[in-house]
This record gives sequence, C-alpha cells and structure tokens, in this order.
Amino acid sequence: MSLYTMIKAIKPLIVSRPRHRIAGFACMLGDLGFSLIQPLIFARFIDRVLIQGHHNEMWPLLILSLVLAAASAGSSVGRWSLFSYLDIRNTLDIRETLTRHIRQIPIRHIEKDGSGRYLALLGFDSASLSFFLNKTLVDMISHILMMAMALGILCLMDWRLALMAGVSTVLIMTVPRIFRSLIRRYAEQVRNHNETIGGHLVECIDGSKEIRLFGLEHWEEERNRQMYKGLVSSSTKETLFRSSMNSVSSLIISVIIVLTYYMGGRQVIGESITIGVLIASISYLNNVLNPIRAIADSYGDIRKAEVASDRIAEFLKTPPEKSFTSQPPAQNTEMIQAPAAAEVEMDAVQVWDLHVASEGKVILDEVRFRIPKGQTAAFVGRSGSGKTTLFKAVLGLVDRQAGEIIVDGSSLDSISRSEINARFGVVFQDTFLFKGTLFENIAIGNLNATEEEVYEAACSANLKEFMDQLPQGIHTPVDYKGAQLSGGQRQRIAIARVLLKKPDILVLDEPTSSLDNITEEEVLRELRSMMKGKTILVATHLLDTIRNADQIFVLDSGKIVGQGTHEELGRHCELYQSLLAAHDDESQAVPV
Ligand SMILES: Nc1ncnc2c1ncn2[C@@H]1O[C@H](COP(=O)(O)OP(=O)(O)OP(=O)(O)O)[C@@H](O)[C@H]1O
Repeated sequence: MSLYTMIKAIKPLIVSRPRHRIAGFACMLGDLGFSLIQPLIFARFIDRVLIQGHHNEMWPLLILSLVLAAASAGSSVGRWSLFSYLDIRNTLDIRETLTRHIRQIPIRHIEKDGSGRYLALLGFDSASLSFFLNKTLVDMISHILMMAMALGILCLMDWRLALMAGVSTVLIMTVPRIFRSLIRRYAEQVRNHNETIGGHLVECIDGSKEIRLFGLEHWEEERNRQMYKGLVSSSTKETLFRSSMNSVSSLIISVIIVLTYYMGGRQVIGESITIGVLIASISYLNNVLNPIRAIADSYGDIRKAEVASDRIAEFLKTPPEKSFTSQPPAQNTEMIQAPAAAEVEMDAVQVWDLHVASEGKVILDEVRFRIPKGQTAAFVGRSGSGKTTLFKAVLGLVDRQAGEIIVDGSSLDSISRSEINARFGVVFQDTFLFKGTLFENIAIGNLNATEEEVYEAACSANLKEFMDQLPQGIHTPVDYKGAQLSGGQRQRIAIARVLLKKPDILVLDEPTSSLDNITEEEVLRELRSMMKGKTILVATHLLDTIRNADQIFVLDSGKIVGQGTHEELGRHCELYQSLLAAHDDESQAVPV
C-alpha cells in the first residue's frame, strides 16, 4: 500500500474530531512561525548590537526573542497534547471498527487463527496506524512547512545558499528510496513474528496447567527461543537499515554544512555578507536540512503503518457471516413476526473442512432431517461423528458448501443474526464465562430480565445451594474464565442463561456432561418443563433423554445412518445397537 492509498484509507479518521485537529494544526503553525523568526532576531543582534554598537537595541531584541520562545513553547505544548489525545482516540476508533468486524466474521476464522492475529490487529496495528496519523504525518507536515519557510527566507537572504539547500534536499531525499524496500520487508517480518509470538504467549498463559503438570518448561523455553530467533534477526536487520539510512543522510548534511561555511566564510571575507547573515543563513540551512533527516527517520514508522494498514484492510475484507448481511425476503415477513413456530429442517447439507486439502474433508455429508415444532430430536454417534458441527450449522456458525437449513419455512441464509439469536437458545459442552459476577454471567441470557428473574433462573439451574455458600452469593466475582467454578457449575450457569432467555428452539450439545446424575435429572426436568411445546435438538449421553426423544438421528462420519424412535432404531440400526450395547447400565449412558 502506498502512502497515498494509506492516507485515502484512513480518511474517515482524518476528518474525525475536526475541532481538535484544526486546533492542533493551528498550534503547530504557531510553533513553526515563532521559532523561525528567532534566527533573524539573532542576526540583527550580532550585526546591529555587537558589530555596529547600537547597544540600545540589545534589550528589546533579547526580550522579543524570549517572548517568541515562550509563545513557541506554549504552542508546542498545545500541539503535543491535542495530537496525543487524537492518537489515543483514533487507536480506540480503529479498535472499535475491528472489534465490530470480529463480531461479524464467521466463527471458523477466529477458531482457526487463534488470538494472536486478532491481538496483533487490535494492539500493534491499531496503534501503529494511529501513531502514523497523529505523530508521523503531523511531524512530516510540520517538517515540510519548516523546510519551505526556511528555504523562502534563505532565498531572500542569499540565493546561492538557497540553491545549494534545494539541491541538497533532492539529494538527501533519494537516500530513503534506496533503503525503502529493505526496511518494509523487515518491518513486515517483525510484525508477523510479533503476531505469532502474541498468540503463542496467550497459549503459554492459558496452558499454564498443562505446562506445569507435564513438566513442559524446557519444551516451552525451546519453542520460545525458536520463535524469538526470527524476531531478533528481522528486528536487527530493520534497525540496521534504518540507522544506515539515517547515517548516510547525516553524513550528506555534514558535508553540506562544511561547504556552506566555506562558501559563506569567503563571502564574509569579501564583505558581500555580514557575520550575522552568515550565522542566520546556517541556522536556516539547518532548518531546511534537519527536517529532511527527520522525514527520512520517520520512514521506518511509515513502513510500519503501511504494513499495519495492509493487514487491517485485508482483515476488513473478510466477508461477514451470512446472517449479518441477510435481508429477509418480503414474503417471509409474516413468518418472522410470528416466532412462536419453530420447525427446523436440513436439506442435503454438506460441510467440508477446506483447510485439509484442496478438495476438502467432508464433515457433514448430505444431512437431511425435519424436526416439527414442539418435538425433541436426539443426535447420537461416536465422538467426531459431526454432532457439534451439525448444531453449529443450524446456528449459522459454519459455512455450508451445499444444501439448505430451513427454519419455519425460511432459509437460514435469509434470517438475520439477531433473529437467530432471538429464536435459539444454546448450551454447548464448554461454557465461556466473562469477567464479572455470577449474576452478570447469568443475566447475559436476557439483559432485560429483572434481578428476581435472574435469581430464579439460577435456582432452577440448581445453583442455589452453591451460591448460598458464597459470602457475596450471586454477586460473587468470577475468576478468569470462571476458573474457581467446577465444570458442572459452569454448565449450570449456561443452563440458567437459556432458562432466562426462554427461546423457541433449544440446542443442547452435551449440556449436562459435567453434572452428577441427580443434579442432571433435576436440571433436565427444569429444562423440559420450560421447553414444553418447543423444539429441542440435543446431543447427550443420557439414555433416558434419548429414549424419550420424538426422533433419534444416528450420525456416522458426518452422515445420518439411522433415524427413528428408540424402539425402531433398536430393531434396525446396527450402529445404534452397538452404541446401546456399549452403554453402561449403571450410569444409563450411551458412549457418544
Ligand atoms: N473447525 C473445524 N475445522 C476442521 N475440522 C473440524 C472443525 N470442527 C470439527 N471438525 C472435524 O469435524 C469432525 C466432527 O467434529 P464434531 O465436533 O462435530 O464431532 P462431535 O460428534 O460433536 O464430537 P464429540 O462428541 O467428540 O464432541 C471431526 O472429524 C473434527 O475433527
């Protein structure tokens, strides 16, 4: 991405908060103007006061210089405060845009990429881009203005010096071009290494228990060492080329200053200019050349921002999940306004894992079923047979390669995410708990519920006894990911959420796998009574629940190989028979 394309891409940020930005640039202009007048005052001081002896001008000139210095300092403080404020705000603006998009892309991408990619986008890339806009770009504008103004003044003072400054500017500007592609290449590598390391560090923290229990400290250290090797190498090369570029620019500037002293000194000796004018000219020459060096210096930040901008643009191109773009067809409006119906149908659904091979690996193969409103359908099959994927497909969380999912006669593709969320309630095997209290974690099931309703749902999910033992009861803060809770307690929180939500269709993926038999029975009774007349899709190891289901579907390697009631399948379906045979009589469990 070129500098121009990048600036075009961040236009919405540039025009945001216009009052702050205009005030910041006004301060920048003030700072420039006040500091550029200074050399003229000193030239006059040397020539008029020191050489020609007009001592009465000494104090006015010195006081004027001090006033200008104070005004420049004030403007500078204003400029830095305003642009720092904009930097933070813009970083947060970019993060907000990214977070909004993360919420809309297919879950599959997040599961595949892991946290590293998203942490790098939200941290490193957002900050680099905002820094470019509010620091690098502002500095560049300030440097270019400084150069132009100083060159103008220099022209008025001595055209030969001005010409030399102009030629030097062109010469110094070619230096970054030589290093540009190298710096960009290594900046990109540094950013990629940081992304990988970020994800890896999250893993190191999340996997602390495994690392400790398997004694993996050395293994982890070795993995870290390998990863850091790449970062150190790319980062060193990037710094090497950046500093080489700066050093070449500095060397050229030093040669130019020596040349100026030589040419200016000869003019002073020939009395064609005064000493004051020579000193002021050198000062303005510095004002022309130093900004070029500073601009060259910021090349590294520009490259970093370009890489960040590319990454952000590429990520924002990821199409949202279908349910975020779907518009319900006009004829379905009536149906959508009547959410009480809840019939779920799959028609020849195919889901492949396209990352395994170019032709993909089949996860769901021509799956067909119809669950009328109010029925309970149980899905059974060995581990890995596709039950969770089937549920995710029903919830619009995985892309299908073929087939249709129909809810109340409407294709799932035409149902919006908010509508899917309103109709479906879900309990997965793992329950994610957010930072906050138990109460807040249950209340997310229905943010409009009253405190009593939340408490009631918690009690119905069999959490009362547990909560009553806690000093802060339902308002007890939850540790990171609910670490202080047992698997069963976390599952009961998930069940309390759906009890609070009261959905039309309930999807239960091993909802009680972590509960003991008695708690399981109590919780399921609550769920059954809440869902009376509603539709349930359940994958469970509980024989009782399976036996009582209106329909049972037997899955094998992503295919439905048997369908019917418990009795029918017991007679005709070999796989169901073997699953039953393997079930433990005591626990009443079918191994799924
Ligand atoms: N995100 C994914 N990407 C690629 N393959 C996947 C993904 N999720 C699941 N699979 C594969 O799809 C198949 C079905 O997995 P799924 O989790 O749906 O099975 P399951 O019947 O729910 O298993 P379990 O009872 O053990 O939870 C497995 O072979 C699994 O490896």
